[in-house]
Amino acid sequence: MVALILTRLLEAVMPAVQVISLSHLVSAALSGTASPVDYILTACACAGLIPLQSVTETLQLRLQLSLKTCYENELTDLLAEMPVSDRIDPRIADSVQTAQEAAPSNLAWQATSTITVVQALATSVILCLSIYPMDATASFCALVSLLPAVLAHAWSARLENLYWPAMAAASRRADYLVTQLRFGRSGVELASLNATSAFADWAKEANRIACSHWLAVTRAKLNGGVIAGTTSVGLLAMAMMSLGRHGGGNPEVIASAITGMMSGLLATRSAGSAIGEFLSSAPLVRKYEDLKAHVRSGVCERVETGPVTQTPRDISCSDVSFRYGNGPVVLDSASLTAEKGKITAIVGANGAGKTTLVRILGGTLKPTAGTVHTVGRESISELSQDFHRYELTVRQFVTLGIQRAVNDAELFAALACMEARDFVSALPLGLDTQLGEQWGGVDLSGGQWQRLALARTVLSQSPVWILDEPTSAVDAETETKIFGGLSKTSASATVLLVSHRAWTLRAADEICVLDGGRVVERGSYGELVHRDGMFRRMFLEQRIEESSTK
Ligand SMILES: Nc1ncnc2c1ncn2[C@@H]1O[C@H](COP(=O)(O)OP(=O)(O)OP(=O)(O)O)[C@@H](O)[C@H]1O
Repeated sequence: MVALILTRLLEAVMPAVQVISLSHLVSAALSGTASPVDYILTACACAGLIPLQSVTETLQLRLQLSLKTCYENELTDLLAEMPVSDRIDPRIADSVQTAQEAAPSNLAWQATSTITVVQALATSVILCLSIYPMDATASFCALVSLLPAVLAHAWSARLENLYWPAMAAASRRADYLVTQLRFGRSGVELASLNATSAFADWAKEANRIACSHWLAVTRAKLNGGVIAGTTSVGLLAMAMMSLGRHGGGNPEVIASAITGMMSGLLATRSAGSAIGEFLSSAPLVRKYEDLKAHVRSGVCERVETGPVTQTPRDISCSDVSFRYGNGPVVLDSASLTAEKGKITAIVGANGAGKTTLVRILGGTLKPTAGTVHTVGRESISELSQDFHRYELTVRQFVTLGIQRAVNDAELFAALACMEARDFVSALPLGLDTQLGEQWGGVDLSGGQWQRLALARTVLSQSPVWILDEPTSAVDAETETKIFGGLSKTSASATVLLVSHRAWTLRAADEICVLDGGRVVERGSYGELVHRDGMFRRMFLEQRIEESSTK
């Protein structure tokens, strides 16, 4: 940073040094007293700007790169500490995307643009001061000739800013579509759906939209550049004519002032784009700063306030209601207690509100009304129905988030408990086999991924387990074995299990039936199957479905 400021300052004084040294050399040459030193000094002053600019540009690039890396790391930390509620908020997701795509480079540009603008300002002022004693009008015209370029760049930057969200959205969509075509799992599905050409057409259309926005911006930039350039040429011509008229025909005055002005233009040519960069990056940087402030305040808020209280044992909620934004009521005065050492199941049809209820019990969502007693997030091991298939090695995937050292024996015991030991042992590198197609690893079936994720829950030794449809992709026979293993390993944990398959819940100690956001029934599996209620109806319907598909 200091080296860049120093070289920029040196660049700023160079045009004025040229004016003075050239003026001295020409008058000495005319009077026949010019020495070789005069020639060498003038040559250095005239040609030195070129290597100096190369050095400055390299230093600027280095500074931009290191600042960009710093801001990228800061953003990564921000993402790591973001509260869970923010992670599922689509508005925050949008801000994060903007921040990730634009903020690190823009923040880096802001610093270097500021230095460039200050340097350009200093160059103009020093140059004008050096020409002023020769001709005031020429000095004024030289100063004003910089303005059109600055205005043109500022205008094109604003324009770019205006088009940027649409361009970024179109590019993102194209990227998404191409990625689906590229990856094996989605690519094969699309091919079997006969939809690869549809995806390719949509991607091309998105690329066309992004490109048309870029072209509109570059067209406007070109027009602005031509107008600004012509105006600057006019102003420079006026400055030269004025010098010719007022310089009294003195060759040293005319030669030195013209050379100085040309160097001044060269030295300040990046000022316009620097101001433009500064202006165009300002809104994105502001968005990033807002996001940072929001995340940091959110982290504090979650610890201090809200209707959620924390207890070390059971988790429960009473008379909890909830709606997403202004949408319909999803939970309506729902009450539930999950006791330590027991498996409490929530069952209900699609859309009954099961996932929403466990998210509230886990502290991810805040209820609109009612009270919740829960534990801190660090005490909860959660397996959601759409858990992510992180493409790591088996060992990394299964031990993800586990702070203590886990040896192979312990790992295999957890895998065996969740019926995953045999297929992991059969993998080419066992626990160290890379998963996922992205890195050329092994892909697993949906049920195998679920079993690995369940083994992670077992290893976590968390006091509270929230399992949302944990075996939806597992066959019935394996599912029965998994629930057997689950009952044994979760003896001291509070387990909340979500399912819409009534017959999978024989291992549950208590079952709550959710319908339209209300708990309409509760009891053990035996009690509910024999009671003439919703659970029995679901159970019978599913039995009929199951036997008709056999
Ligand atoms: N992020 C969201 N924004 C708006 N509405 C949502 C959101 N998530 C869920 N909903 C709505 O809330 C209702 C309950 O959804 P929820 O996922 O809790 O049901 P569920 O019982 O778990 O369903 P399933 O068995 O299909 O998983 C549904 O009508 C759903 O459309």
